[in-house]
Order: sequence, then C-alpha cells, then structure tokens
Amino acid sequence: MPLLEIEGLKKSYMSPEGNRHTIIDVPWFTLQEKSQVALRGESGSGKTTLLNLIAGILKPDEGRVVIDAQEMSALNEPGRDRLRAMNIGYIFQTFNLLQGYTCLENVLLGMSFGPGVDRGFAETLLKRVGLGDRMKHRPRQLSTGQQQRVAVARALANKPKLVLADEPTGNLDHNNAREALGLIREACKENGAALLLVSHDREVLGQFRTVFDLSRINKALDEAATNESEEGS
Ligand SMILES: Nc1ncnc2c1ncn2[C@@H]1O[C@H](COP(=O)(O)OP(=O)(O)OP(=O)(O)O)[C@@H](O)[C@H]1O
Repeated sequence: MPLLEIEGLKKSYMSPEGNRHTIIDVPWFTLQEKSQVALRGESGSGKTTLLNLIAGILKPDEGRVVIDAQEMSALNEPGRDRLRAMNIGYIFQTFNLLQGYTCLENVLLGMSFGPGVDRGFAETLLKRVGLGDRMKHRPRQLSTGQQQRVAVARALANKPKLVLADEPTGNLDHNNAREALGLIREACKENGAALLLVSHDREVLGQFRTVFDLSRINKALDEAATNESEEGS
C-alpha cells in the first residue's frame, strides 16, 4: 500500500470575472514510503494547490487523498489539521517561521500540534541542521539559509512519514540552495520520511532520480492549453 494515494482529485477556483477554472485534475498519483520524488511545474501550474490538497489545507471539490491508509479528503477541518500534524511536515519557500519565537520555540510549537513536545529531539534536529549554537536566536537574527534550516528541523519535528516541500530553495542563493536541498534530502532519509518536492528549477530537479512533470499528471493543464490555443486561433 502506498504512503500517499491520490484518486480523481479535482479543484477549481472562481475567477474575479465569475468563471470557474479547474486548476487540479489528477486522475491518479501514488508515492511510496521513504521515496524521494520531485514534481516539475511552471509558475501557475498548480504546484502549491496540489501540495495544499495533499496536506489537507485545502479540501478538494472531488476525489480522494489517502495518507497512510487515512483519507484526508473525507475529514473536516480539525480532522485534517490533526492528520497533517501527525503525518506531514511542510517546508515552504518563504519558511513561514514565527518571528516572535526563538528557533527552538518554533520547532517546539510545531511539536505541540503533533504527538507531543520532545525538547531533546527538537534540540537534536536543530543541531543536525547546523544550528546548535543558534537555538535562542529569533528568525530575523539568522541568515536566509539558516532560517530555511530551522524550517527543515520544524518539518521533521513530529517524525512525519511525508515531507512536502514547495520550492524550498527558491529564496536562497546558489550555494545555500544546493546545501539546503542536500540537507532536506539527507534529513528525510535519516528520519524515514518520504519527500515530495515541487519546483520549476532545473538544477533542483536534476538532483532527483524520479521527476514527474505536473503537465503529465494534471489534466487541468491540458484543458488550459486547449482553451488558450482556441482563444488564439
Ligand atoms: N484562492 C484562489 N482563488 C482563485 N484562483 C487561485 C487561488 N489560488 C490559486 N489560484 C490560481 O490557481 C493557479 C495555480 O496556483 P498555484 O499557486 O497552485 O500555482 P504554482 O504552480 O504553485 O505557482 P508558483 O510556482 O508561481 O507559486 C493560478 O493560476 C492561481 O491564479
């Protein structure tokens, strides 16, 4: 049984003009435990929307998202929040750290929504990402690369089976990006988490053995292309 299974997943949005646009139409997608997979997609192709559907931040219009045999898409919002806290770590392009809290507190707060707060493990993770001497710093007292490393530690805090990464190196310079990506991959491996990373960056995608093109799994992109060519003709 795969760790993640998506079936007949659809999500549409209403445009300001009142037209409904299908953004996600994924008939089938699976991810195995402990695997590392990248999804390639251009800007606006629905990468964040797809990750948010998997994480249960968004509810689909149709279809199923099943994580570790639990159907995320069938739950109400508090249920989805719980399932996410217990099973998923999420790394954002903009890190989403709480500025009023120290690095350690950011990781501990992430734990408080999950199976329980484990200060020793939080410290171990921060040391693992090279921030053993920065635990009491607040995010704005850190470099951008260091902030992303806090986000990596936080994503792994609840020992998730699945880590989702949304353009996690998009705000980093070349060297930091390469280092952060290596760290994300190694840390997921060490902690037994599968990794699903979305990006449009060729260099990032080049690090993965398995890369899926979003245009191949998301039929909504075919429709968008057809509509565009019809409008253009
Ligand atoms: N709340 C919303 N209401 C209406 N349209 C939305 C909403 N959220 C996203 N969209 C539209 O859905 C499409 C996909 O957005 P999404 O953020 O998933 O793309 P993306 O591939 O992550 O893009 P990027 O790489 O630029 O972040 C875009 O065309 C966007 O305008």
